[in-house]
Amino acid sequence: MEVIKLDLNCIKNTYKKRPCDSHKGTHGHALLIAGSSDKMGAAIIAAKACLRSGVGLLTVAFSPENKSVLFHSIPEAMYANSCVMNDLSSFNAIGIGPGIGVDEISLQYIYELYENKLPVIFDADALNLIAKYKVDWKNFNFPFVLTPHPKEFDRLFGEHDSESDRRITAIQKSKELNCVIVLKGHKTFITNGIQNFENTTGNSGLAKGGSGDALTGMITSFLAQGYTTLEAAKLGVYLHGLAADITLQRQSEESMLITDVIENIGLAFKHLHSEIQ
Ligand SMILES: NC(=O)C1=CN([C@@H]2O[C@H](COP(=O)(O)OP(=O)(O)OC[C@H]3O[C@@H](n4cnc5c(N)ncnc54)[C@H](OP(=O)(O)O)[C@@H]3O)[C@@H](O)[C@H]2O)[C@@H](O)CC1
Ligand SMILES: Nc1ncnc2c1ncn2[C@@H]1O[C@H](COP(=O)(O)OP(=O)(O)O)[C@@H](O)[C@H]1O
Ligand SMILES: [Mg+2]
Repeated sequence: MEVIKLDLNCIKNTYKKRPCDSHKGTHGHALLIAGSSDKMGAAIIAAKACLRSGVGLLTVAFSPENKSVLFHSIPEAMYANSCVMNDLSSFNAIGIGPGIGVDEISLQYIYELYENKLPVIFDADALNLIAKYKVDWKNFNFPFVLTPHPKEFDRLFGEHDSESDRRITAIQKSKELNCVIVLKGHKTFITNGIQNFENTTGNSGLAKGGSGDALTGMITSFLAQGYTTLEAAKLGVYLHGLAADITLQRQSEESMLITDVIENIGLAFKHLHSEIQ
């Protein structure tokens, strides 16, 4: 199995510079379906990371009783309830899963994606819903990215004894399902069934609740900006890890919060810009 190192050189060819005469419409409108009454943190983390990654507009959909929490934390984001699924024409990409829970109300969001043509990233409880209710992959006739951690991966594709076995299954499944799989971990593995990448950034400061939710926001942002599923996965994973590595300049692996990492996404972009000029 050939595995390409996901390093600065690889990312330099993927990243597209932001045109100086752009406007918010140029950079896409993302829809994030995230959060629930006891997991609003997941929605806020994903939304902040999405906005810090360059998207033009962001709408977050979740239960209406939590509306004010979002407005107070992120005034830049807009809010929608579940009716948003009736007309997705104003969006460019969808991220679904962080903190939504695995009940039948959340499952409805997955069903409502079936007719959709936009690119989608499925994470966290969206993956758990697909596994729990045995959702048929044949209903997904749009480009998509799956971002499981090893336990979520096994819930979807069966138990595995090792990381190398999971990588083999990830390659097979991404080919079979025509999607990109991001198998998260210390050295996150990305595959589209043809090319495979292993990330070179990130540290154990990310081994904390919420880190994956931030990655979902970042990949959703890149999809909305017009990057392909593979490009968005590569950019998201690399910059998420790089922002965490930059965070080590002021924090330790122990003290680092995902909020600190999100604040350093800007420095991660700046590092990329300095290498491109
Ligand atoms: N602030 C918020 O609102 C937050 C909201 N969140 C949201 O909550 C939802 C459910 O998330 P969750 O953490 O409760 O369940 P889940 O991710 O399935 O983990 C369950 C068990 O799986 C295992 N496991 C995990 N990673 C592993 C690995 N790399 N390698 C191996 N095993 C691994 C580990 O099991 P253990 O090793 O302890 O046996 C772990 O205890 C989800 O939607 C998420 O987005 C969270 O992001 C937190 C912040
Ligand atoms: N030791 C580590 N080294 C590098 N990256 C890590 C490490 N531990 C976790 N991560 C990264 O942190 C994120 C964790 O995602 P996930 O398990 O979904 O967390 P959560 O659901 O709590 O947000 C992944 O992107 C993973 O690659
Ligand atoms: Mg997660």
